[in-house]
Amino acid sequence: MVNYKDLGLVNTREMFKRAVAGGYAIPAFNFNTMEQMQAIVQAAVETKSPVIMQVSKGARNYANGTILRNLAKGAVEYAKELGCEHPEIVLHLDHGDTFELCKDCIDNGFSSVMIDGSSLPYEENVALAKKVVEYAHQFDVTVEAELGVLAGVEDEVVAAESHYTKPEEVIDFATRTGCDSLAISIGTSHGAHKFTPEQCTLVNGVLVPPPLAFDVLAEIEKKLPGFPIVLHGSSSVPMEEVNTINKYGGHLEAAIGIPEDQLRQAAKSAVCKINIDSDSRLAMTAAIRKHLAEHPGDFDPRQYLKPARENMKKMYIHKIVNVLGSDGKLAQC
Ligand SMILES: O=C(CO)COP(=O)(O)O
Ligand SMILES: O=C[C@H](O)COP(=O)(O)O
Ligand SMILES: [Zn+2]
Ligand SMILES: [Zn+2]
Repeated sequence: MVNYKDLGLVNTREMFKRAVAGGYAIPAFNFNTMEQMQAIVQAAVETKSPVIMQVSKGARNYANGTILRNLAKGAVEYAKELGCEHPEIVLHLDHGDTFELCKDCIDNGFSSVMIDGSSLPYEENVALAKKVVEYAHQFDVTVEAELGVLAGVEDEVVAAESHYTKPEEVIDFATRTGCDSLAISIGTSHGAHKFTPEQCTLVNGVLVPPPLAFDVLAEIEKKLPGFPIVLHGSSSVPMEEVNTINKYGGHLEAAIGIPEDQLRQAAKSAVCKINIDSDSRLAMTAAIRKHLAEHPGDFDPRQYLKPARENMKKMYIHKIVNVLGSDGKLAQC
């Protein structure tokens, strides 16, 4: 049993309270590699931002849970080494799908877990989330649960309205499960292809997707005032990264994300955690493709992972400062 407090990590409770009250959102960046971890920590320290480092089941399979936990422990020490005396770093399980997986993470140093029962029938989702909460809270680990189905990974239908979170369910769900935060579905989806071009409108040569369902978000906030809300699938899929990838041998067609002004608007509401993974993948891939195309003789991974790390760091800082507004929001510097 490894408790997260012994690793210098924190749970999400206090940072969410401050984020909801302050009208900003905490970045939740997925990581699978050391370079992503380093870039996340450098960005968080330079901007004095709290940060959630999240690990999916796929990340655990790729990198090994023990290694990722030790990277998170290293992240705290690294942040201090970079001059941040009181870093606020959460190690979070992203999309946990079973009680056993959540328990394993809680028992092995995670400070926060997500139990994603959103594809289950309502009562089964409640029962599973409640079971995880009861276990997690014994160790002061916070729990994110989900209501409503995201398009894409969780559903074949792209951004279908019928899968939006039902505001009439949220009070019952939050009360009976005891969850600490709630992931909702209001039109975001995972990956780099969130909308088809047919769903978008062409404005000044740019494809603009339909807006998020802010009316649904407002109804949810009315039912659960001040309750921490989470947005998954919030990469904006920057055109410049997509263009770089395509220029240097990649082939990404119709890659469309969530416009950043919509995320800015969401961050001002009770949305206090915004999940970003695909933008990091795009930043990394674009930098590696460019470097290798321009330096065909290079074969030392450090030569192309260094610009990849720098490009991810630039993107993380941009999100923190220009989109989520969590810069300067550490309780103590
Ligand atoms: O929601 C996410 C992780 O849980 C990531 O979403 P993106 O694919 O939009 O980056
Ligand atoms: O929810 C999706 C996240 O981007 C994690 O993706 P992954 O399961 O491929 O690691
Ligand atoms: Zn889900
Ligand atoms: Zn997600």
